[in-house]
Amino acid sequence: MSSGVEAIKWVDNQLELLDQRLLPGQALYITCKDSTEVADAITQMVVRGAPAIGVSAAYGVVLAADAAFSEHQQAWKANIAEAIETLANSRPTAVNLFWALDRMQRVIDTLEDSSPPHQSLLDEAKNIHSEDIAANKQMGKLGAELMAASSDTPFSVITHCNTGSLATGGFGTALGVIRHGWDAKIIKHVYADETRPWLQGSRLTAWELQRDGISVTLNTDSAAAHIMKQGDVRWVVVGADRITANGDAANKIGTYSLAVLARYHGIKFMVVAPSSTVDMSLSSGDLIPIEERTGEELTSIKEVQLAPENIAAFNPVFDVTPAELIDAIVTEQGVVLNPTLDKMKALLG
Ligand SMILES: CSC[C@H]1O[C@H](OP(=O)(O)O)[C@H](O)[C@@H]1O
Repeated sequence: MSSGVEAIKWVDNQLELLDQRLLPGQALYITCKDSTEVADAITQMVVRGAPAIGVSAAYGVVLAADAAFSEHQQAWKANIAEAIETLANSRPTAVNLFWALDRMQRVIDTLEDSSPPHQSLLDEAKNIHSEDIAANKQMGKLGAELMAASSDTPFSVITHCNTGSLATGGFGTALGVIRHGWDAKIIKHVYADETRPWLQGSRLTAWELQRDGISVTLNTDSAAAHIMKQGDVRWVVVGADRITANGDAANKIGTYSLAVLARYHGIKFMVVAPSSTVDMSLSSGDLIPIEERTGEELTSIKEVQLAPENIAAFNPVFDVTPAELIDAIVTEQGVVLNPTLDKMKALLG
């Protein structure tokens, strides 16, 4: 079974990121030499996907600590705060970013100004990275088992955005379930929403699945209802950027409408996300900050104007699916069926 591509690499004490803005046409890495470059890469979506953002930010803290220690040997801890804040401000919705920064801060808090921080922080960043890959493989197994239990015959699924090795430390969340389900011959075909406006589906998911030899068809986001009506889709399987204590889930714009359509067509809806995507401090999805990006992402593609000049454009890039429309939340710690606050607390505390 393929693990996908390596979107994030720590090489010679620098962070190499596969520039996802250029895929599928070019697979080129950029090198981040300092934490500001990592923050910019997250904001510009060189690297994107909730877990991948967290992993990248963790390595960004290593770069920040190296710089702070070399400039302020006996006072590096006080001088790293600004760099961490810059990383925290890179994108607002994926809670994995803040979860990773908090984990790195907790290691910083155990260190002395007099001791070089590099190895302790690099070890933690690498732990965050490897734990994410392990979590994805566990979720892939759990999600595929749940799908297998729902049908005696193979079926098709719909997925949205990109939740593969490009969006994570490796292997993927929803695409991890698809990789397991394909391997187990439970999933016979994948419909990949193109996912306007940034086209994570057509540019990234279709690319990952085609490379894996997994049967995939690219479709417009607006074709999803028509596809569901044909009857061979049994599950919609997606990722998440933040899941609140009651089981509401923020994910790429268009996920909420997929959930409504799935419920209407009697199709199951699965959200796959590691526990680092769960934010138990928020009581409901209404409290999740929804990132709005420039309207130019709608009005043009690669400098080709698609809409009238100066047209007003509204570009929220996430929406929130209420828990009542979710049949299963799959995490590495287990599965929550028909999520509620009590069920989320029982599994994730
Ligand atoms: C494995 S979570 C990936 C998650 O992140 C994507 O958003 P973006 O591409 O803007 O970072 C999308 O919501 C995916 O479901």
